[in-house]
Amino acid sequence: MGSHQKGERGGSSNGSGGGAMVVDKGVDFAQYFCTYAFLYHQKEMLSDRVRMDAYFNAIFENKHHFKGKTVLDVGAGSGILAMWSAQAGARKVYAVEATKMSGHAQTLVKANNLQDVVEVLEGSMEDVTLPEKVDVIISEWMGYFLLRESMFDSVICARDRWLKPGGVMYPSHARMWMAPIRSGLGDQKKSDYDGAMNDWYAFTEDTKEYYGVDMSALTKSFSEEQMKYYLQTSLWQNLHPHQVIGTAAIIKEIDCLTATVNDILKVKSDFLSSITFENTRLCGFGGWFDVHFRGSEVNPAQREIELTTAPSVDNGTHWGQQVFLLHPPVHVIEGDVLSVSFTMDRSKENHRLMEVELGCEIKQSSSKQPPPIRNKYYIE
Ligand SMILES: C[S@@+](CC[C@H](N)C(=O)[O-])C[C@H]1O[C@@H](n2cnc3c(N)ncnc32)[C@H](O)[C@@H]1O
Repeated sequence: MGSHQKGERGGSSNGSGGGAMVVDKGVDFAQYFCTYAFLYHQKEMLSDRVRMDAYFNAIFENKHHFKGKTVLDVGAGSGILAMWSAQAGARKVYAVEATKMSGHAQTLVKANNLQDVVEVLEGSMEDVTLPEKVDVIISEWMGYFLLRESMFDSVICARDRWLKPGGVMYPSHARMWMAPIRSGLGDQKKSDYDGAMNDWYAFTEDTKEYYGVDMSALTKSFSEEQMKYYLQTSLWQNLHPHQVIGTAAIIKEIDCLTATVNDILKVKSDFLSSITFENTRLCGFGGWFDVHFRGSEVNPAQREIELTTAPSVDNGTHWGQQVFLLHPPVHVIEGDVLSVSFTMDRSKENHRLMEVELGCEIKQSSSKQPPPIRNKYYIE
């Protein structure tokens, strides 16, 4: 996990919807929640201007959703969203946070004189009991490529238990996007992998010569391990828009008011993308997401706000984009059409991590068709 990776929201058992797996709470806490208990980690999120501006504007430009209302902040962290909700006029805000960060949130609530409105509750959302139902559920639940961390499960659980009929979700909608990209990163990763294998060959020879044991029976396993690490693990990147070489496609849409856990367990999309660059290398695919604050049909926003993590020069986010590299890259020209099949499932070992299968057929304007691509990736 790189320095940009968010915490691992490991798992309590997620009861809503079919297919949910039973997760050891202790393991989940150790693997996932632990990082959120650190201020440096909350600070990283609080310093993301795109994220902060979107939530701030969504709340303060739609005060009608908050004035005199009850609000639930799922995964309150430092309590920032709960405090803004109170400042926007909420009558009562429940700020639920699983980690000891709740203590810091409590300190901030008092320091900002909001203790009569904001009640901080330490505990897992799935286990907390509120004294009343709420008008608004607000949460920043999005992980890398939207669904990593699987935290939306907890928001769904909260919504089904605690949102009044006609209540509003903040954010209200989410989408996942994918596009073909060019990047020098693939060459670097391939050379890292080759270096690791050369080192292994030297190691097996030395071990045989000096210690009399032949380790080369493990070469295949070592190669698979290194391949997963260098070539099959998706990478965090803040892509420049010029690195996107074809049309982007929406691969998943979520209505936060109605989605079930079943709806988000798997992402499956077949899409076409046209190359828009004259003459370039297809080095892989970039994935990102956006969320919208639109209120609901019966209770719409006065001003809709968008939070996008698309490649951008000035508005990068701590989520960046997830990059799935192709080895080797393929030469493509403007007008070539990529027929892509994308599947993302939760890892069986850790439901907060994802596994991806990506197939791509390239229909080139020239007569020679490159062989179809089928790769497996891990979002760790
Ligand atoms: C991405 S952070 C957002 C923090 C804060 N709301 C903000 O916007 O700055 C998510 C927080 O949710 C907490 N969290 C995740 N799942 C939770 C659950 N099931 N119950 C309570 N807290 C949870 C994490 O510990 C973390 O502090």
